[in-house]
Amino acid sequence: MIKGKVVEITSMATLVVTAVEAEKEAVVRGLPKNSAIEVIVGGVGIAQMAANTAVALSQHTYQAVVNVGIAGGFVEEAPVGSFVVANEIIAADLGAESEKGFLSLEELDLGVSRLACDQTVVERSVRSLEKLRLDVTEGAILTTTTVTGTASRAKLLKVRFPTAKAEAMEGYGVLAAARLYNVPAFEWRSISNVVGPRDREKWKIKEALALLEQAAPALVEVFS
Ligand SMILES: O=C(O)c1cccc(C(=O)CC[C@H]2O[C@@H](n3cnc4c(=O)[nH]cnc43)[C@H](O)[C@@H]2O)c1
Repeated sequence: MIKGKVVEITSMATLVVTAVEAEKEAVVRGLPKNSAIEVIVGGVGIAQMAANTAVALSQHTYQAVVNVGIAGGFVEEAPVGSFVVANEIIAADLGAESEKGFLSLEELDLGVSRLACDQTVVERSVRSLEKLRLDVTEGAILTTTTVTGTASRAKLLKVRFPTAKAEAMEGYGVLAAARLYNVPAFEWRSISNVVGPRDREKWKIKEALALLEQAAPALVEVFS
């Protein structure tokens, strides 16, 4: 629950939302029985994730919502096989192109495209995940509408968002829904691939799903 600017973790349930069934199954496999963690599938991409998270938040009171899944890691920031906890969730391509480059919603005075996550909870998350022997880092996680597939796009995103550690497709959707219900939002990602030239053969999805299972007990420690 958010009390002023402080996030207070209570015994209320926590909602975990994944993009696909395989991610949900990995998290559920790693959770102890009877935990206060509810896991649902929200769909791939911002729109489906926002809609389905909002429906879930409208039906039950949760103390927090966590988007959990696989992601791409930026070179020299988050290697394949590591884990990232978002300290900021950023809608990286929600805005306008111009001769001067990309203009964010803030620069267009059209709304909020990025928000910091509660730092106390972020730090507790990192510590808890480290105890589970995960190679964890914290940083910004970008939400994009398209999976980056070239070195030039990866470089452009890294220059535009220098604190970015990873790229995925749903975090901002969870954030948008959570803001409607005044619920703190978080994003935890295991790194399945490098953000850059598309090379499907190099994606380590099975290994990244196994990391989600390994990380799941930390959800109980941090959010219970
Ligand atoms: O391009 C392909 O052949 C391909 C094969 C398997 C999966 C995909 C995806 O587009 C997965 C998108 C899905 O996974 C998350 N994700 C994982 N890595 C990234 C990334 O580098 N950039 C963005 N999203 C990523 C994402 O959150 C989706 O849920 C493609």
